[in-house]
Amino acid sequence: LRSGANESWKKRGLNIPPGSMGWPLLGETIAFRKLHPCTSLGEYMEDRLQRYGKIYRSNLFGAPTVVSADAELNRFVLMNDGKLFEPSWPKSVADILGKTSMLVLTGEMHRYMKSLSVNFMGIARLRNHFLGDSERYILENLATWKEGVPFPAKEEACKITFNLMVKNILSMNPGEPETERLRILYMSFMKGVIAMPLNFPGTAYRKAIQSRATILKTIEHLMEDRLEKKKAGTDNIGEADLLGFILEQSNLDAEQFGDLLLGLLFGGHETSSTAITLAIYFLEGCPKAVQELREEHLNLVRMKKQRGESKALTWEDYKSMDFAQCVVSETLRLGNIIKFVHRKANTDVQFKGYDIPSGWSVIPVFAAAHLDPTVYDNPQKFDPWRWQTISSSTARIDNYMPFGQGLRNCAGLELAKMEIAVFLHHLVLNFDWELAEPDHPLAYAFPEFEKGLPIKVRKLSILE
Ligand code: HEM
Repeated sequence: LRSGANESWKKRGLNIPPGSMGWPLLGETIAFRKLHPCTSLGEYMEDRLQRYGKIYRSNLFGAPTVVSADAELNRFVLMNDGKLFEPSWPKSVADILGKTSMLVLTGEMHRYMKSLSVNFMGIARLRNHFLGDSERYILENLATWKEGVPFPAKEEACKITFNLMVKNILSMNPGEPETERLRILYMSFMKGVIAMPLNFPGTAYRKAIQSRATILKTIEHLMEDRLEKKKAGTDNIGEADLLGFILEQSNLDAEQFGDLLLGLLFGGHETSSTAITLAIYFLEGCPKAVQELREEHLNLVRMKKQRGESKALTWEDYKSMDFAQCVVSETLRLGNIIKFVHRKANTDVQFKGYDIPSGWSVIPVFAAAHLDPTVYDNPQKFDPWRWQTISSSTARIDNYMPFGQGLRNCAGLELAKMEIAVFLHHLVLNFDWELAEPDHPLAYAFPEFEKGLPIKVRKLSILE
């Protein structure tokens, strides 16, 4: 506990937001982490908001903390990243992601890693690589769905997004033993990111630390292998994957590249597969939206045929999917994939009459604005149509932050939106679906379905 920071504010007469610091050491961390549907803020936060207002103090993850459910403060924090604030992830998360992971890096090195990732996922590469690859992996996956046999949708979504990322990062192909080995290691790594940070033999956290080391070794080998091929003039991949791109464009060492790769796999695989699963779940409860999506996408296919184009989706096709984009926006609003982020004040900060002392943690809770009834009518309702009218209003600009904002905003947001839209296109054209058993998304580190969202599908033949 940063207890110096905790107590000295009283002596300094600062106006700290109201709240309670909970138990010594533990503070209110257990209450804060208590499971609740990801489409709500949960009992703990609703109670605090009612008692103290949108900005309150607490003691979370071992540090005195200002929790913000106030969209203006959230925006202020993110827009002052690198100036008044810096990332402050719990040590256990930082240890597992690596010290050169983008989530924990600051300053010049962060900017450098960010620009590499953003360039790697720029529009040109989305058009020329990611779009075609996503469509291929989505179609290959949908072809394995068996009519009437329940299966967990999350697992299938994960396969799609994992395959897409390892292909584009390391030119590894789905189904090959090396890829499968990496996938299993990665899954163990992922469990540790979410688990309690207990570093004893046999714990998920310890296993994740071990998987991280093995993954880094694998990457080191792949790097050496590629360097040798380049020297011998036998490398025919070039800059088509991230590995080639990094070797050409930067001088990252194996550990830095490893952390970057893990960050992109982590950022780019778990989040977008969760988004796809949430879309399947929300749409299942909203047949009218499925019908409208189906009309939009059937129309798109017919128009392509009329124009004599091939079946493969183009960037222009993707950009014309207006209603699918409303579904994506609404899924991200209501699903709250990243409910909050961790920051720390670098210096004493004043906001709306409150003081945030230097060294205190700040937790901007994005979900609070997404579920605020003064911003979104009937916020608990999945209503993609709301995005047809509010796209340019303040709701979008000030209160909608599924991808964060500012210096540290999501490097893969365009890729994520595209993947989900392309998935929706093929889903509604090929299947009707229903839940095989009741299941709901709960707010763990990410939203998780207890049963992985078991669904049953019926194959459609509207394309024939
Ligand atoms: C629906 C899917 C996604 C959501 C909701 C999401 C959300 C976010 C959020 C909220 C942040 C900001 C974290 C912070 O402020 O500390 C972030 C950062 C990041 N995301 Fe995503 N993300 C998604 C998909 C992706 C994909 C597909 C990739 C890459 C392939 C990716 C890569 C990253 C990276 C590298 C960062 C760190 C950026 C930085 O530190 O400057 N994300 N993401």
